Amino acid sequence: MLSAGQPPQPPATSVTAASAISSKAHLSSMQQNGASVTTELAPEKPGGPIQHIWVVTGPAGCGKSTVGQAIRKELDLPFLEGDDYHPKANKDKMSNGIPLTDADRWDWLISLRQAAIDALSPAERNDFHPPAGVVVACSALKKKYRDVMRVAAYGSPLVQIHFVYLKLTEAALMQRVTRRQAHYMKSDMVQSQLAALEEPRDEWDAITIDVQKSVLDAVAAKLAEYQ
Ligand SMILES: Nc1ncnc2c1ncn2[C@@H]1O[C@H](COP(=O)(O)OP(=O)(O)OP(=O)(O)O)[C@@H](O)[C@H]1O
Ligand SMILES: O=C(O)[C@H](O)[C@@H](O)[C@H](O)[C@H](O)CO
Repeated sequence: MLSAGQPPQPPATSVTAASAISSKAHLSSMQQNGASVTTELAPEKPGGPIQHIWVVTGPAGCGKSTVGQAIRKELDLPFLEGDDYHPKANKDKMSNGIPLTDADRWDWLISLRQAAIDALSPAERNDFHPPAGVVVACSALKKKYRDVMRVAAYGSPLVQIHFVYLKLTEAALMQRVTRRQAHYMKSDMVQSQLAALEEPRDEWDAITIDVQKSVLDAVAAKLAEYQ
């Protein structure tokens, strides 16, 4: 587990796809420069169990909702669809092929962050026990957007936030967004998404998932880097 409070860790480990996320063996056994990446929940710390905020990020079409739902199912956690927190004005802009600006995104990110914090509270669905965490599908294209989401873990040593960035080529994104039906985000928006994208670099709480490759290919390629 990339746990909060550690010194900055080396660049993210690149594993792959929903099956990697859903097969705990891959993530729990991945080692990189001494930093282990695992979906196993960190051992309980004084004061209670750790709660994890899993933010699945990336440009339109990369698979945030699909992979986010896979993690939700695997870890039996509540799931928040970031698209649901965009105001109508944002959806209207994107539907008309107009990219969002920073100003369009601040209130959206803050409302999504608050919803994630609220989801960690005890609720009837859990017999009033706090859930082990929450999964959030949120593009969080820029580092400063991820910094807005990181505030959710400030002040609480028992809350850890993790970013799962789904890396995909422009061609693959275009193909997916084009094929997708009944969604306000059309393929003419993919380029602006990539133009705004700041891939996580030196962000120790971020994992990069190369969803283009198969699990074994990507894991083999990553391990080959350390031969
Ligand atoms: N691993 C995959 N292989 C092939 N197609 C996929 C994969 N993951 C998702 N898709 C398809 O790609 C399209 C986009 O997926 P999804 O809606 O999960 O992406 P998203 O990042 O949430 O998009 P947006 O940000 O625009 O809502 C969907 O039609 C989905 O079925
Ligand atoms: O920040 C943004 O530009 C938006 O959040 C997009 O990245 C989303 O993909 C869009 O909401 C469609 O899902």
